[in-house]
Amino acid sequence: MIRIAKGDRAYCEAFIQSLKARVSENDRSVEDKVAEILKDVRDNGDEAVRRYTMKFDGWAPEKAEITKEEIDALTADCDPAFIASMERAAENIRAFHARQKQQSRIDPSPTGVLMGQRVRGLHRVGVYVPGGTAAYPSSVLMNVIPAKIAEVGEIVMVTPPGRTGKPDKNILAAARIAGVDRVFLIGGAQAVAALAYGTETVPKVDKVVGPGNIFVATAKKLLYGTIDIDMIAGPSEILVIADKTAKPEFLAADLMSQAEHDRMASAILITPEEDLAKATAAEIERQMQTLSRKDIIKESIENFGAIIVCENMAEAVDFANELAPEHLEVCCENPLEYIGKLDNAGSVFLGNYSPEPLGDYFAGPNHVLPTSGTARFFSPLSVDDFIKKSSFIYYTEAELLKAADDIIRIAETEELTAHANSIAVRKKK
Ligand SMILES: NC(=O)c1ccc[n+]([C@@H]2O[C@H](COP(=O)([O-])OP(=O)(O)OC[C@H]3O[C@@H](n4cnc5c(N)ncnc54)[C@H](O)[C@@H]3O)[C@@H](O)[C@H]2O)c1
Ligand SMILES: N[C@H](CO)Cc1c[nH]c[nH+]1
Ligand SMILES: [Zn+2]
Repeated sequence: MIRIAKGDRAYCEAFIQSLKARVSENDRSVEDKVAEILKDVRDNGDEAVRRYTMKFDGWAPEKAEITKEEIDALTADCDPAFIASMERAAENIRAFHARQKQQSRIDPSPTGVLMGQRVRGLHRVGVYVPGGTAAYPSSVLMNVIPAKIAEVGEIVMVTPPGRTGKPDKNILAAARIAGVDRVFLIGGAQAVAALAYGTETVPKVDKVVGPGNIFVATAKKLLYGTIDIDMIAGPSEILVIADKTAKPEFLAADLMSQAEHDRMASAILITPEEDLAKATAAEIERQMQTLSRKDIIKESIENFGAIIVCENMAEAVDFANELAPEHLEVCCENPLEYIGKLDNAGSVFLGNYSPEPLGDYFAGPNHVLPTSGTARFFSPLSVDDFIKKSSFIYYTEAELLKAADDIIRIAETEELTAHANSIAVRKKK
């Protein structure tokens, strides 16, 4: 049963704290466990990865890497209608992300000076595609398409081997559509560690991106520094703010769309309309019975879900900005008026006909998004995550001499005489 609460300020603050604690308290026990897995993989490589795969996934293929020929064979009987839908989704994702691409630049400068910035794709990136309790072909597209646009040198994808004793053909089909270079059937913290440290078979990467459960998110957090990471993209979250124009059956459906991802997922509705709140709670109970993952939905909704009745829409907006949810639905009259008021959300879905799964699968913006309040400072996965910039400077002798005294003065003020000397020796020439 989802709890319905009168949301005064004190209640909302306490609720937000308890939600944040769901991850940080868990973090402490999970962190120790994940740290042990990372160390084991660093010390024992492929053998440790295989041991953990057997332990957590129940089986491990003979060799973790799957070749292009094997992918062709395994995907031969994919549903052509599914492939066509994925191709159309990929088109939308490509079109949205292509506009994010930054170009190298040379700045307009006086004669004798050349400055600018070179933008290039990262050398090698590891992409994590979740696959513990469900397979996510859509996450392959969301991770890999921006990497391709950024012109990453090599894209190495890891994903758990699946629960059926053979690799998920639809994940492999998505890898082919998106243009992954190498695929390894390994998941969890051990896969992130293999990418970060490199093993005999898994190549070491510069950065690991992609979503995953608490073990994956914690591994990325602990390995930051050894590798770069995109963000903390952990268990899914949805917050819906709604006024009297919202429809309970839509709200219930959208809340459960995210609750079904994980027992630790969170689904919250905040509205000033008490009748709407009650009708949505009843709809959740009704619709849940028809859904295949109702056990997961029930558990996440009971532990991390709520319907909060607030005073007015301004309070709902404040709550959203404080919670900083991964997904934020605005089911209100004139939804576009809210765009400029919502500062902290991974992705905002505006109006009754922009449900969250539209963004998960099809519209174009990325579905790899920051969770647990980190939308305060992280952004959705984008082409920017896959590039690196170097600036460059060229001065002729005449231009350097014009600047020499200023540079020497600043260097001497910092008492860095070797810096000053590097300029002075050129002045004396
Ligand atoms: N934030 C985002 O952008 C986003 C996008 C898609 C999915 N998600 C999230 O990704 C997650 C997918 O989770 P999943 O579990 O289905 O797949 P997953 O691939 O993230 O995790 C499965 C792996 O976790 C490891 N694992 C499982 N139990 C373990 C244990 N007790 N100890 C150590 N390791 C263990 C195993 O190695 C297993 O292969 C969900 O939380 C979902 O909400 C987030
Ligand atoms: N909602 C997820 C991000 O939290 C992404 C996803 C993939 N497939 C379905 N949903
Ligand atoms: Zn989803």
